[in-house]
This record gives sequence, structure tokens and C-alpha cells, in this order.
Amino acid sequence: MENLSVRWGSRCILNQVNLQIAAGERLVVVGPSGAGKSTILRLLAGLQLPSSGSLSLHGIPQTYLRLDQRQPQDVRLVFQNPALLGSLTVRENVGFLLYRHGRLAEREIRERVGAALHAVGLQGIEEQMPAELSGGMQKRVSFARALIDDPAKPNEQMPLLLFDEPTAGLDPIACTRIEDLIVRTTEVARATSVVVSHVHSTIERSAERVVLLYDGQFRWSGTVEEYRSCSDPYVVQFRSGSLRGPMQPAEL
Ligand SMILES: Nc1ncnc2c1ncn2[C@@H]1O[C@H](COP(=O)(O)OP(=O)(O)OP(=O)(O)O)[C@@H](O)[C@H]1O
Repeated sequence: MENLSVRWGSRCILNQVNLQIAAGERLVVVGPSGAGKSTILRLLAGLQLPSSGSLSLHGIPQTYLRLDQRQPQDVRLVFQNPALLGSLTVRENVGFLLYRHGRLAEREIRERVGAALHAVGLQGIEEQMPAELSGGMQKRVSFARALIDDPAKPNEQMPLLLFDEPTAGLDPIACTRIEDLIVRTTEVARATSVVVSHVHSTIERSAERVVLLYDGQFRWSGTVEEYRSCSDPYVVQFRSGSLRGPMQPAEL
């Protein structure tokens, strides 16, 4: 992102921000509610264009929305809610893109789906419907879907995985499992990942680098080790949840 701004009417959500994400990096974006974290994900996913400035993926400027691009970049979203299609089986959900492209034999699709489910610790649930699974299992199925490679891809490209609040509302043990999966999924898919999260354990366990967004700017950036111990006032306030500090709470 270079000098990138996003405005809604007279409100400036992102104000000439610059951000570079290294290939293979795991980045976590933090910041108070309304700071623009989901906006960052929507920009990276090609669901929203900046008001000004530029966004490039793999060095290619993104000037169209994803649906208007001839060959959209390999960006895979893992939503806050797993967003599985309720009328399709787990196998059809995980293999959705492969079925849609229709280029692979059924047997190969089944093998790929089985391998993706195995990678997230699920087995033998291919024929179940999403509604039959717990919320945590549904999340893991959505991770398996992000692992599916599209062999019809024109050129081999490092995928970008986007995780929007992946551990919101989960118990601490389920959080740990999902945090491990973020790391594992990024490795298995040989991907770069960007995670938006408020959850401290998720920030600490799934990030290599953290950026803090507030009032239209990235206020701090550093490694996760630095995030744990630094005395930057924004980070200290975010870590402690204190009402005192440079950040004011959003209107409630
Ligand atoms: N379609 C829209 N029209 C007008 N304002 C919008 C629109 N979408 C987002 N905004 C505003 O942009 C700001 C940033 O929204 P965004 O969802 O990116 O914040 P966030 O940091 O992800 O917040 P949260 O942590 O609460 O999810 C918010 O103040 C929101 O009201």
C-alpha cells in the first residue's frame, strides 16, 4: 500500500498509509473498533478500492475490484463466521472451487478435499452438512477450504490468506487450536497471511509482525516479541485495555 487513503464521505478512515508485507510473512493488524482493520482486509481481497493512492499485490497494481479482474490474485478469505454453504456437504464446500472449474476428476477432488481436511485435523466428515458440525469444526472446515489449491491457476503464485477475527467468541482451548491452524495453514499453503484480531493470545501466537492502526494511520509496527514488551504508548494502552492513553474509545 502506497499513500493509500480510504474515505467515506467526509470521514477519512485510512489517511495516506504505507504498508509492505513480505512474502511468506504472518502479519496481524490490531487497533480499536472502527479503526479500519476490516477495511484493510477488504482492500487486500479486492472487494473495495482505495479512494486514492495505490495497492499492489505481487507488484501488480490493483485497479479493479476482484469480480472485474480477468485473473484475480490468489487471495483466500477466512471469514469471522465460517460462511459455509448450508445446502452443500463438507466435501462440496471444501472442494467448491475445484467442482466449479470442473477440470479435475471426482476422484482427484475427493483426494484433495480429504488431504485438506486431514491437515486441519478433521477426518470422515466429508458427507456431513455444515449444520451438523460445531462452530469450531465449521471454522476448521473453512480453513481446509483455504488450503485447496486451484490447479487451473495460470501461474504459480504465493497465496494471500486473510483471516478476519478468526478466534472471536471461541473458548481458550478452541482459540489455541485455531491459532495453531493459522500458522500451519500458512505453512502448508506456502502463503502469506494477514490476520485481524483483538484477541491477545491470537496476536501473540499467530503473528510474526504486528501493526497497530488508529485514527487513519499505522501508529506502530514491530515484531511480536517487541509487541509483548515495548513501551510505545499505543501498544501499552492496547495491551492493557486502559481508558488512559492516546486512543479514545469509539462511540458506543
Ligand atoms: N460502507 C460504509 N459506509 C460508510 N462508512 C463505512 C462503511 N464501511 C465502513 N465504514 C466505516 O469505516 C470505519 C472502519 O470500519 P472497519 O470495519 O474497517 O473497522 P474495524 O477496525 O474493522 O472495526 P471492528 O473492530 O469494530 O470490526 C468505521 O468507522 C465504519 O463505520
